[in-house]
Amino acid sequence: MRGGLVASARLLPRPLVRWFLQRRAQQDINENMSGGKKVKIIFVLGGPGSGKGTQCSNIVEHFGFIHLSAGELLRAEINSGSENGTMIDTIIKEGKIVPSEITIKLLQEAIIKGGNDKYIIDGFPRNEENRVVFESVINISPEFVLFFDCSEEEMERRLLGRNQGRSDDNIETIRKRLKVFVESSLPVIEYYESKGMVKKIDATKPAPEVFEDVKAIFTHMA
Ligand SMILES: Nc1ncnc2c1ncn2[C@@H]1O[C@H](COP(=O)(O)OP(=O)(O)O)[C@@H](O)[C@H]1O
Ligand SMILES: Nc1ccn([C@@H]2O[C@H](COP(=O)(O)OP(=O)(O)O)[C@@H](O)[C@H]2O)c(=O)n1
Ligand SMILES: [Mg+2]
Repeated sequence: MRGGLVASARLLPRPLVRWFLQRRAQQDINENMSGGKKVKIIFVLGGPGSGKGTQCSNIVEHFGFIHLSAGELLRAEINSGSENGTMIDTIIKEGKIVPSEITIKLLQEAIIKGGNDKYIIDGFPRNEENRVVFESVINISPEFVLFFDCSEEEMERRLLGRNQGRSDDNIETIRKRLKVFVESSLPVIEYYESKGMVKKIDATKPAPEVFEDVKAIFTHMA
């Protein structure tokens, strides 16, 4: 059914397709919300190994958000044996960024399934395309952007010691990911900074100290 819609959408003008997708995404998200509350989103950004996943677990535990990691959703998609799996796997091993429509569809489905009104979205948007397509399809502005600022040496050291069996935690891919972060992800953070939406945290400190700073931000928000 959805495949048929996508096929016929190719014949329509792009702005019309965008408008249609946006309306459907919003309807889907709103219809699945408990109590009809407006969905709040916080983007959690930072280089690979800066501690996004670690701090998101703390935020879930203390502040009742649902944590969506774009990278984890993509890895689950590979493991589900989906038709895009091989392509996603290759891109991740190269440290590159997966086309936005794939990642955004996974995020949209997870938001709908989550049925909550508060989400922390970790590792997204990772480039301008991610940001622009999310804005146009999902059309929810983040409350703010949490940015974990960490030195490259420290990120590299942490990733080499992560030991989660990830295909991209090897020195060759790590170097590529760090380069992609500087070239493609930092400009997104700068964009949000220019709008006064970034809350920057010194992420080189030990994890409990980083969480103290995170806590201060979320406590003020509540
Ligand atoms: N503040 C910290 N100091 C030292 N090690 C950390 C810190 N935060 C996370 N780690 C460790 O570094 C690795 C990467 O952390 P993770 O949360 O997965 O980062 P990211 O999601 O940003 O890649 C993990 O092994 C984690 O246990
Ligand atoms: N928005 C995103 C997020 C992740 N990814 C891919 O998934 C990989 C792992 O992302 P991740 O967020 O789990 O990695 P960490 O920063 O947590 O180490 C990235 O290097 C990209 O290849 C993507 O393509 N687009
Ligand atoms: Mg992570």
